[in-house]
Amino acid sequence: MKLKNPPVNSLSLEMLTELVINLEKLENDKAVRGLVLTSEYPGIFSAGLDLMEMCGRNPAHYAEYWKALQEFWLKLYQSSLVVVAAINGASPAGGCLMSLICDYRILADNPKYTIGLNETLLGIVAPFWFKDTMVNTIGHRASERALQLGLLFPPAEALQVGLVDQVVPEDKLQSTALSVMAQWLAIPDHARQLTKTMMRKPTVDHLVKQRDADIQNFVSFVSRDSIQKSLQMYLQKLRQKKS
Ligand SMILES: CC/C=C\C/C=C\CCCC/C=C/C(=O)SCCNC(=O)CCNC(=O)[C@H](O)C(C)(C)COP(=O)(O)OP(=O)(O)OC[C@H]1O[C@@H](n2cnc3c(N)ncnc32)[C@H](O)[C@@H]1OP(=O)(O)O
Repeated sequence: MKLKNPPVNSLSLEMLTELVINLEKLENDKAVRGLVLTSEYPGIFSAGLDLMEMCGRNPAHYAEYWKALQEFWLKLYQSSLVVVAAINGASPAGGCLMSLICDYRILADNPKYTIGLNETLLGIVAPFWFKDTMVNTIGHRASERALQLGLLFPPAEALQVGLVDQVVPEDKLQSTALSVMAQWLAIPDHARQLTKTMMRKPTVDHLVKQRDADIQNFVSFVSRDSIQKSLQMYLQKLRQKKS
């Protein structure tokens, strides 16, 4: 599946909705057992959540957006398919989250392709289920440091901390993803799927129990004037980068 939402594959409401629909279609297709997730645009895997969905909108929109993000996370994190992320570009914040909920992550070796949950750099806080997903991958201490500092890891460091499973030359990314997929598909589906469910259930249950409260938290947090100002300033900085 190639992510295709120009210019930076930000996770807009429309993109999240389409991703969920496409995942459902693939899961209902008995001929499909695995999925390689990559970007149509080498250089950018995903810029994460769409900042335009979080700026200058009304509370009902924020709630709808957050619910769609939760839905996407729940769908992909619990997917019965083998999901391999072939990360062919920068993967900050929500882009990193999307990689973390796959089963295996391969990052192309390019110093510009950084990955991490950098929310604190924007003056915002990674929600508990982003944090849980990271802790499940790299452990508590490494997550605490990465989250507080909003670290974006270049490939060698991402590998060292365990944020990705493999770093390969850019021209070997797709072939590596296919051979990893073959290895995972050699395991009987039912045993692998039940193991995945068992490993991920506590984290899923945590969000499911708190879903409505989490939406309310997001809406009230993102509606604050101070947060709106921070996000606007960040967007402006991104735009000014060009000039
Ligand atoms: C107690 C707590 C309770 C509740 C929690 C509440 C809220 C907080 C939770 C929120 C969690 C947030 C998660 C996120 O994912 S936020 C998004 C974070 N993303 C980033 O920081 C990435 C920003 N982008 C970049 O760094 C670069 O764009 C990137 C991806 C490296 C690509 O660089 P480049 O190729 O040079 O492209 P440009 O920077 O020039 O960008 C092109 C164009 O795209 C616009 N854009 C970039 N990123 C985003 C984005 N995430 N959303 C929307 N738009 C984006 C950028 O502004 C440019 O636009 P232009 O109009 O100038 O063309």
